[in-house]
Formats: sequence, C-alpha cells, structure tokens
Amino acid sequence: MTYALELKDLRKSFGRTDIIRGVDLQVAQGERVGVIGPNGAGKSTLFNLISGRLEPSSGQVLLNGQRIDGKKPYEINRLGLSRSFQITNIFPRLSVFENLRCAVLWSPGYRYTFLRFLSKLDDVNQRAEELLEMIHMGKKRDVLAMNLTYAEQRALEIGVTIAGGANVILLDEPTAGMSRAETSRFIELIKEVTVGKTLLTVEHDMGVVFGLADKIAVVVYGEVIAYDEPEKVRASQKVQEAYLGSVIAAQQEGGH
Ligand SMILES: Nc1ncnc2c1ncn2[C@@H]1O[C@H](COP(=O)(O)OP(=O)(O)OP(=O)(O)O)[C@@H](O)[C@H]1O
Repeated sequence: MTYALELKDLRKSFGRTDIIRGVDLQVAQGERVGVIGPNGAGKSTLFNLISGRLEPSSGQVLLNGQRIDGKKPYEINRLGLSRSFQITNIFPRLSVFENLRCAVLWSPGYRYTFLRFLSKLDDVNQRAEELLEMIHMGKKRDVLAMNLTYAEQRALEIGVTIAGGANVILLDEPTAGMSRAETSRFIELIKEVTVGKTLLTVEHDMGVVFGLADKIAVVVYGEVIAYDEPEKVRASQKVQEAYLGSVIAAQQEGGH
C-alpha cells in the first residue's frame, strides 16, 4: 500500500542531542492525524523534517510513495505537501481575494507557466473565487487582510494553504489563540476544506484534537509512543502515564 505520508525510522540530532529518535508513521490518503505531546517532545521538529525545513540525520520521509527527505521545502510543496504557519503566509496589505489569487498564482500548477500566464488568468480568478466560498469569506472579499479579526486571518491562512491543491496538509496549532466559539467553527471549517485530503496537525488543545482527528500520534521525548484512534489513545495506560493523564487533569482544572 502506498501511504500519503510515511516516516521510516526518522531521526534528528542537534549536536549530540537526539531530538527525534526513530519515528515510524504511516498515514493513509484522506486520514486526519493529530500530533500531540508535551512541550519540547519534538512535534515541531517532526513537522520541520516532513516539510523540508530541516534535513533528517537519518531515516526516510515518503510523500505518496516518493522519498522527499533532503529535498527543499518548495520542491516538497510542488510534490503536493502544504504547510501552514501561524498567519505568516498572508499579505496584510492585500485584500482577502488578492491573497487567495496570489496563493493560486504561486502554487505549483501556475508558478512555472508564466508564458501561458494570460490565458490562465481566468482559471486563477475562478479558483480564488472557489476558495473564497470554501472558507466562507465571500462577504470579506475586498477587506484588507490586516483588518480581519484574528480568527478570520486564520481562516484566510487555511485558504492560502489549500490553494495549490496539495493532498497533504500540515497545520501548526490551527486554533491557537481563538475563543471557544471560534475554535468549534474553525474545526468545522478545517474538516470541510480538507475532505479527501490528508491532514496532520500539531495541537495542544485536547478538545480540538479529539474532535478533529481520525488518529492520534503521541510524541514523547522524540518517539511516537502511541498511534491509534482517539478513543484507544485516550484509554491507553501508557499514554495516560506518559502524558495524557496530567494534561486532561490540568485542562479540567483550568476550566477547558
Ligand atoms: N535548531 C535547534 N537546535 C537545537 N535544539 C533544537 C532546535 N530545534 C529544536 N530543538 C530542541 O528540540 C527539542 C524539541 O523541540 P520542538 O520544538 O520540536 O518540540 P515541540 O514538541 O514542538 O514543543 P512545543 O510543544 O513546546 O512547541 C527541544 O528540546 C528544543 O529545544
């Protein structure tokens, strides 16, 4: 079986410190995976290894069966993986629509076709209109990104991330900084716009991750200690002891 994303004995050291210590992970096409774990466990490093920001010390990363470890982020993006950062991908002084148009223009299907550019402009506009509807921002079409609310900026960021039609999407804490109400609307939006796509998301909020993910990968000290359906992960004694027990207790105490 070819997985949308597969990690094989992936390792990363900084100096003498082993940060990612032999991660194996298989994500099927269309699966939504939540990556959880304590601070400093290696979740961001894992995302950096997958998206090409960092090169692994050893091991393999395969995207749709093709090795991508060692490739540059833009090459990996062209092969169908898109990663969202926390609103750094949007242009504050451009309107919502222009941001989406730029994202489409910059995406793999269009970026290298400058000579065919003019004949393709209609397609670009049409795709940007489609994206505008997908993220439910038709009414904000001409508003400058800098004048949007924080939650709207995050929604635009999702639109920008999916603009190129990547089939594997990586989201870094997509609901960080949102209110409860915004968070639940945003989870629905993420679900809608990623139907059929493969999604990996790093998330600290257990409510979000258990509501969104088909599978949860628990990273502790650079290793995936559990990778299973949410209910099985929640019930796992090993996960309770290593991580979840203390987090759930803390979130309940904090009123989350
Ligand atoms: N470039 C680097 N050089 C040295 N150490 C690094 C580097 N990047 C990350 N680390 C270390 O690797 C460990 C894992 O960091 P990472 O940011 O991946 O964890 P995380 O699980 O994403 O944490 P958090 O939930 O707090 O964001 C940390 O101890 C961090 O200090």
